[in-house]
Amino acid sequence: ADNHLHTRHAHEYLERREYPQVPLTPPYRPLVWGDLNVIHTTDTHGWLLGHQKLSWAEPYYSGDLGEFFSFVTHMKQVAIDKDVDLLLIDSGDLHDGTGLSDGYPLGGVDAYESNKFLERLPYDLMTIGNHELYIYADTYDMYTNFVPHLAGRYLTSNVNITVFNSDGEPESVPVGSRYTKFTTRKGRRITSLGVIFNFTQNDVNTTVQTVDNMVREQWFIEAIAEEPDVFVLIGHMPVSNDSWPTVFNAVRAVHPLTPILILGGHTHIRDCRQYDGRSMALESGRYMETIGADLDAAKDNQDNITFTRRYLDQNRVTYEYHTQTSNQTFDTDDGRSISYGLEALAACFNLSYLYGTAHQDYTMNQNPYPSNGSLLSLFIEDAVPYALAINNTRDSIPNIIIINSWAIRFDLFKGSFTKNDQLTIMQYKDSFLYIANVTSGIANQVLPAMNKPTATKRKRDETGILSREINDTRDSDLLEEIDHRPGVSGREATSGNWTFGYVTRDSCPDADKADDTLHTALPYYTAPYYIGSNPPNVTADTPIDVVFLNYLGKEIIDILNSLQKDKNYTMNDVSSYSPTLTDEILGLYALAMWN
Ligand SMILES: Nc1ccn([C@@H]2O[C@H](COP(=O)(O)O)[C@@H](O)[C@H]2O)c(=O)n1
Repeated sequence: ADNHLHTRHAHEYLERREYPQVPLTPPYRPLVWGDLNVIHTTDTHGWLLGHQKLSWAEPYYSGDLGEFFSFVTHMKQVAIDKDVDLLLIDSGDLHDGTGLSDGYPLGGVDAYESNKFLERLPYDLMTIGNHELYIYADTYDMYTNFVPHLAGRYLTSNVNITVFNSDGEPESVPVGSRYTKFTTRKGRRITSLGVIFNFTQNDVNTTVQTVDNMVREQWFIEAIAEEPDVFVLIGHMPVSNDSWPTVFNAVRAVHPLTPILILGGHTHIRDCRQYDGRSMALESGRYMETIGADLDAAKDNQDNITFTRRYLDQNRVTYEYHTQTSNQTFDTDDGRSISYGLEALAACFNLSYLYGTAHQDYTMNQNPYPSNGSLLSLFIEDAVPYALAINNTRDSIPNIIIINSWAIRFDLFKGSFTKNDQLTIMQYKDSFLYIANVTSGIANQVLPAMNKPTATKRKRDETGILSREINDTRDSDLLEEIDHRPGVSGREATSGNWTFGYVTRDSCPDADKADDTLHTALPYYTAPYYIGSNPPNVTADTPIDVVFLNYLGKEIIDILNSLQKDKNYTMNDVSSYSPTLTDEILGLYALAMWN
């Protein structure tokens, strides 16, 4: 099937892509190589064809997995020439994110096809993310089809799946390996673990053990007992404000001086921490935007170790700069084959199917919420009410609709709005439920109550969103100032010798020199975790429908019961509101409004 899908269209498309359609600023200095070097990806979420839109700063992330493959191939050769080690590591969340992972036909499994391309990358270590665990079929597919390709290096230290064993009995087994020990090309002995944060929303027949309990397990104690040259701890867990210190301290208690490298993920940010002078923890963003490079010069003594890290924008200009190649010499045959294969998959899934044309950008965080440029406003105030009203017998009953804003995953850009865009922004197949006959006076209090810090803290801590907000708002004053500079109005206005993109200030040495390419920061506004449609204009005693995502069921019930005592709500009061799922909403809206 792959071969006949290698269409002319794919070749033409890729030739166009090979020369970025807009000039991109290159990195401003070479990488600093050490003795042990790591190229790190995390939270790629199916973005294997990279970012294809032209609104800034998207072109900076326009590389695809084939180009990344070619980059890694060249970098491995550079490592051999320099006679040093280079590892390729991923920290999880391959599922849920674009049409390549989520645009599969009925009866398919999320990321089953797109993962076949990731299998072709020479990853040394990979671990599991929470998005591999929301749906049992996805975890089972990983266990059966993906994990074997990593030959013992897909690490799931605290995650199990229940499968039927050879006797036909259900048995809970690690999805991958609990840990691995291996020796690098240069003879460096490495011990690795793969840990996920204390995730609780995993599907039945998958198990996540808390990090606290994991470090007390006998296998863990035995795995870390022998001293390697370096511990490489990978995990789907933010390097700030989460459980890495639990793992780090457990290892440090046994090995006070052994170098420890940590490669984390989950909160979608560029971040770095040093827990002590002989360790470094790196997190490399999201969505194939950032390639992390962690390079250390480990010396066998008691001094602090010199680490450097760099956040690379994921594009050809970056790749050619660091591998000293050109458009003519950069691509490898295997890299091109991956790019063609991904294009063919996009064609097979009909991802360029056009729903309509958007006349402006709608963003998650670059415009305030609520506002005309806010995607959250567009979605919850216009698109959801429109789509849920279609063929709905309850349409005439006033309602308030509540969703978690993190169900919306990415910005919507001016221009063609395709099947791929729909799935990129909203790929979950969540359904809408409702509770009838809640008086408007009570219903209107639900959203503010959910957004109260005490109510949301648990949820935010669990998902890491709290730490993401802290990090991402660091530069908000600067960003607002930039946005109001004379002659600058939004993302299309960039020109001259500066460009929008990531401006990172992390917590490691040389905090302001970690980005590989110099940028001007994009505006950033925080949004509430829960958002709602405009309340109906009715009296406080009018019974209305409270409509919400199935993902929020239990929380809505708890809040309703805390707001009133006349009725004790249970899940028996909840019914299906519409057959329309979240991943269909924007397509229905665009068809009606943007043609
Ligand atoms: N069915 C689902 C699953 C998840 N969500 C939202 O996604 C967030 C997790 O995504 P990360 O990339 O941060 O791991 C989670 O907090 C939910 O907000 C959803 O809406 N529906």
